[in-house]
Order: sequence, then structure tokens, then C-alpha cells
Amino acid sequence: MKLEFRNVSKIFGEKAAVDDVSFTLEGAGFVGVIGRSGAGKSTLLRMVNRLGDASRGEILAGGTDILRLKGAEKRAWQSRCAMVFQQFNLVPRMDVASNVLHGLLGRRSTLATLFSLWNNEDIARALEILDRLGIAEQAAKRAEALSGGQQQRVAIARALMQDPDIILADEPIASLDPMNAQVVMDALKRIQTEDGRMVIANLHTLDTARRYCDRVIGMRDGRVVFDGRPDQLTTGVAREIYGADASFTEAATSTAIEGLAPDTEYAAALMGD
Ligand SMILES: Nc1ncnc2c1ncn2[C@@H]1O[C@H](COP(=O)(O)OP(=O)(O)OP(=O)(O)O)[C@@H](O)[C@H]1O
Repeated sequence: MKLEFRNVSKIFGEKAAVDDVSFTLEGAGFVGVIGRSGAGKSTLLRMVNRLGDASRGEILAGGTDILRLKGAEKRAWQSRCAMVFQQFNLVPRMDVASNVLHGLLGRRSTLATLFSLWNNEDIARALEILDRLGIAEQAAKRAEALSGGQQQRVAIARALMQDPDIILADEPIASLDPMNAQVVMDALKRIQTEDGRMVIANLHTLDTARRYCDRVIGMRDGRVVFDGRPDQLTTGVAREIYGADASFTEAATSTAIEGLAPDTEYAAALMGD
């Protein structure tokens, strides 16, 4: 899988949310996009699966500009890149297995979906995926009855049901406590390494990016200001990305996944979230 961003911009009114961004992702890998609130991370990710259009530029996948796709071709592309959201976006009153099966929405007729006409093979696969994510025993429960970490794993299962080449995760752990955050990040990492899928995740904390990513893209005011390996993310570089002054500390961008002080509210407040 090769994904090439060429001079991609997204303008809202007068403001460039994404400003002339170019970089290339090649092969399977875990890519983290970091930056403070409003840096343009979500806007960038949403353009990849066409939830939002670009104002300028190209995003090439296998030589095709996916920003120009229409109709069936656009839907086919969207099913190749599944999206996972901060707020899970499940159907709360629906059972977990049906939520997962809804990952097939883009691939089936509306009528079949409307009447929940899932075949046995689909159901078996949904259960297998839930099992892989350690939540098979929750399959019959309503999604709303699950913890946040479990709900996010259901959302990941729904994404996997699409059998996507790419998983786009928009702040997948921002609503979770440190322990659940770790379970969800571990699940995404396993999917990436074991299945060879590309994962692009917007992350609002440095420690998560350092721990899980093969490559980190740092955004500030819509621009890419860092593109490198996690070990190159020094405090100085982080300061540049987050636009903080000398009082900037690592704690301000930490979810404390490994630490003992899960003061995420404080960290989020410092990050302007
Ligand atoms: N639909 C919209 N209309 C107008 N402005 C928008 C819209 N969506 C995003 N923006 C603006 O674009 C900029 C980038 O927003 P974006 O959500 O991509 O940032 P982000 O880095 O993902 O931030 P966060 O971590 O808070 O989600 C912000 O200034 C935001 O206010």
C-alpha cells in the first residue's frame, strides 16, 4: 500500500485547516499524527476516506487520486479504509454483533442491511473478530452496556469486518482511561503487525506516539512540521510541534499509559482540548 499526499490543502472560509501537506506512506506500518487541538489532524484523516473533500492537492493510492473518485469507485475506496472515531460511533441500543456486522454496510444492498439479512458466514466472521479482540462474550449485549474500552474494540471489530487495507483512527483513545487506552492501542498495533494493514492514528499524546508508532507526522497550524521516527521525537521537537514555550513539559502531552499518574484531565486542559 502506498499513499502519497501531494500538496493537499483544506480551506474553511479564510482558514487553511490543512495547508499544503505532502508526504508519502509506503507499506504497512503504524503512523501517528500528532499536534495540538486544531492542528488539522482530523481534517487530514477525514480527507483520506472522503468524509471531507480537499480544497487542493492529490492523495494518490496505487497511482489513483482518491480525491477525485465518485459513486461506486468512491464507495469501494471507502470500504478499503475503515474509520475508527473518538466517540466510537456505535448504534447504542443495538447488540454488539449487529454493530460489527454493520461494517459490511458499504458492501451489501441497503435492503439486505435493512432487514438484517446476514448470512451465517458473515455472523461467524463477526464472532471470530470479536473473539480476537477479547470481547466475544459481549456479542449479545447492547453496545451501550459496554465500557468505553470495550465499545472502542467493537468499533475496531466493525472496521475489521470491512477487511480494510487501512484503518484510520481519529483520536481512538482520547475518551478512555489509561488502562483501556492501552488495551485499545495494543489491539490496533496487533492488527497492524499481524494482518499487515496500515494504521494511521491521530493521537494527542506524545508517549502513545513514541510507544506504538513506526512513523510520526507532527502537525502545527495545518502544516507538517515533523516527519520521522518516534525516537527522533525529542522534547525540543515536541515543543516545536505543540508550539509551547519553555514551560512546556512532557507531562502535558502524556496519557500516562505506563505511568502511575493518569491525570488526563489536567493534560487535556494543558493541550487546549
Ligand atoms: N467544518 C468545519 N468548518 C469550519 N472550520 C473547521 C471545520 N472543521 C475543522 N475546522 C477548523 O479547522 C482547524 C483544524 O481542525 P481539526 O479538527 O482538523 O484539528 P485537530 O488537530 O483534529 O484538532 P482536535 O484534536 O481538536 O480534533 C481548526 O481550526 C478547526 O476549527
